[in-house]
Amino acid sequence: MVVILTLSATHLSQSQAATDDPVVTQAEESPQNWPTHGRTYNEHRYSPLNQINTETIGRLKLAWSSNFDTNRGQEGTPLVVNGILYATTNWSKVRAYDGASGKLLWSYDPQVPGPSAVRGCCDTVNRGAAYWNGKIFVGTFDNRLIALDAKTGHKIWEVDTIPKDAWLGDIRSYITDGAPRVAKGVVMIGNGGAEFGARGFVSGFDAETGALKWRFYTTPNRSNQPDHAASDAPLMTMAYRTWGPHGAWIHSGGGGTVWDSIVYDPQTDLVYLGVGNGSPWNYKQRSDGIGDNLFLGSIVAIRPETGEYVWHFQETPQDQWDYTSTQHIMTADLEINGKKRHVLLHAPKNGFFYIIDAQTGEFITARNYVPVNWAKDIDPVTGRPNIVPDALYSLTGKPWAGLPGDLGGHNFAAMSYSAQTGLVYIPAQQIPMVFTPDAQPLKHKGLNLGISMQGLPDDPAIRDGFLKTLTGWLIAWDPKQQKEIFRVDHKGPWNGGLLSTGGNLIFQGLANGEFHAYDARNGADLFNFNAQSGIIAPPISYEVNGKQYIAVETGWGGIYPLLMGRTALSSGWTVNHSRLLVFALDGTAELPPQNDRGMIPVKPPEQFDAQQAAAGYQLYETFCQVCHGDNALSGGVLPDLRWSGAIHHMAGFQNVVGRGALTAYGMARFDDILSRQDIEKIRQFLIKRANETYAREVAARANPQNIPQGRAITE
Ligand SMILES: O=C(O)c1cc(C(=O)O)c2c(n1)C(=O)C(=O)c1cc(C(=O)O)[nH]c1-2
Ligand SMILES: [Ca+2]
Repeated sequence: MVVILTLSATHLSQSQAATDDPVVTQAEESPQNWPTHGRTYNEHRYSPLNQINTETIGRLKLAWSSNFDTNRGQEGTPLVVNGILYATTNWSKVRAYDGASGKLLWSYDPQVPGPSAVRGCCDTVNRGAAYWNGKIFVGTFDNRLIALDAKTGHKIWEVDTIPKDAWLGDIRSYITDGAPRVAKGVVMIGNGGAEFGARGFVSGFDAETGALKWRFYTTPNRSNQPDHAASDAPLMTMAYRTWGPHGAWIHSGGGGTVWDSIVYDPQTDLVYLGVGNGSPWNYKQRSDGIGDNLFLGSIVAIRPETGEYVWHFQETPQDQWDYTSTQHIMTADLEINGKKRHVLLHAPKNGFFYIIDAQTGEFITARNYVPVNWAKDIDPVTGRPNIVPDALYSLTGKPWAGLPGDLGGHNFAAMSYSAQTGLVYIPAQQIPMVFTPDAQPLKHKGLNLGISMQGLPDDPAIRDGFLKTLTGWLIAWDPKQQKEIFRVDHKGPWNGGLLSTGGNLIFQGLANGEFHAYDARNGADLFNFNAQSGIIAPPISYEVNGKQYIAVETGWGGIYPLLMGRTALSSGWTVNHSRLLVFALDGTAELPPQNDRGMIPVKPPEQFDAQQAAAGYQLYETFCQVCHGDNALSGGVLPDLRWSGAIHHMAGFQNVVGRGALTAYGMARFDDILSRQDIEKIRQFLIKRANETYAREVAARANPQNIPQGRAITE
């Protein structure tokens, strides 16, 4: 009898622990922790801690730092639970530190295979882990969801999140880089891949066992059959008829990947999914120019325990601009027009700031937070954009210069909301994009966008003109008035995410490697630290033994420098140094001496075949540009191929590009899609570009620092 009683008591506490973890669900009451992606379920990224404040900020110094072993883009939000800091890094690795001393307690490497790098658009980044009931959950770039013991880093369970037998289109180019979220004992994770060909979905797994609980697809099944998933009813009765039944989506899967924001709201008991763009981008090609294509560019609300559909709101119908709605979603209680409302706050890529009723999905208001030219405005009643006809480039067949561009008015960099100031802080940007329709047949590897991937010509006038349009701002936005209150002008776009604190401060790392604190009330610049590498990650704050800390990952990367190359360095020269930096009042640590030389120009072979090089340019822009930069100018993260030893010898280049000699480092092998002749054309193009630019690069470095300066940075 006694035994049975003990057993059932244990059982009871286990099952309670599984569906509730006060560390997460009552995070409001523990300001010392940062236990979920946005600190609290409302995703405000606000820390009430106020030891570091507008008065004491002058004493803020580096307390400790730790080098990562992956010098690529770092986008992670560290978690902190009871003094232990859990950071995720590029290649989906996890590290646990003593939050006060910086001592590394354990590290975990999921051994993501190098070749998976090429299945995603945007660097092998990772945005963070989730914590629940003594476990750390991480999604890996090769789509596993792994539960680790938070104390030891030992693996408890692992699942493949991609179902083998489901209809996912023919290309199935999945990657996972978003942070999982946990609610009511269910771990939720989505994926990316819509630029290549993927059907978006989110899965919910039992946090204790890893057993699949539900799956929700965001685009219809091509034959309108049930997937035997939570999404069956809304897809079959509502979404399918918003797609052209014969468009290219029936091969690509349609897109709609949920690669970043997944938010649980305890007040409504709903989970909000931020759904991504169409695949291919070209709407005419994707859907025969028919329909709104649900649930692309939408927020979809579902139930955490079952995945059951509750409501959706589509922000970008007929998407053809990569206008994802995956961006950071927050919940908040605001008084709007004299009425208290529980709402979602959202600044998706499309440039409008939306306020939506959290319970019903009812549209409340939207106003552009950056310059916008694709839509005249948003209909105040329906919330539907009044799209400018020329913006529908896939229908007109004519190139169109879009604002925002494909990288959005705001991308993955997290926002922050301070209830103290009532302001939402948006890491906003302007990176225009010319969309030129080109409906090539879908490939099974490489970008499948249905638009031309031609980049900028190497013409100083055109490059300078484009550079002038590149901007970045920290925008302080009053959601009640839907109005900008102040802004901080940055040197360029692609800056880090935001943190606001009870000390009336906002913290942000910048593309040029500076880490700043600003006054949350007026934007006054109160702190500037040279972090030695561009920052794209969001800071957090926590407390151990009565001391407040600010932590941020450094490491320049993400899609912008990979794709745009040197143009992306418009904020200043930066080299990737991937680290965790932790600050406190009166800290005494220092960074090692700065090394900013990056990839040094190497004299290229002198001869090349001009005709082959010209053909090689097109191939390069289709297959290589997305990582090594437009027109063979690297953006400071992955190797600059002009200076690579591999271009000196035909056989060596074939080994790397064709046969995969460097797959362990994330360089794909292309012999399944490129012939030996094609690969040689790319080599000829690289030799040509190296010859065209060698002298000017050497001249640009003729200074004591030995780094390009001024205008030479972006050449
Ligand atoms: O459509 C997709 O599946 C998808 C995935 C991802 C991703 O998972 O990183 C990005 C995007 N799209 C995207 O459009 C985008 O601008 C982007 C930027 C980044 C990044 O980490 O730098 N990822 C992504
Ligand atoms: Ca995308």
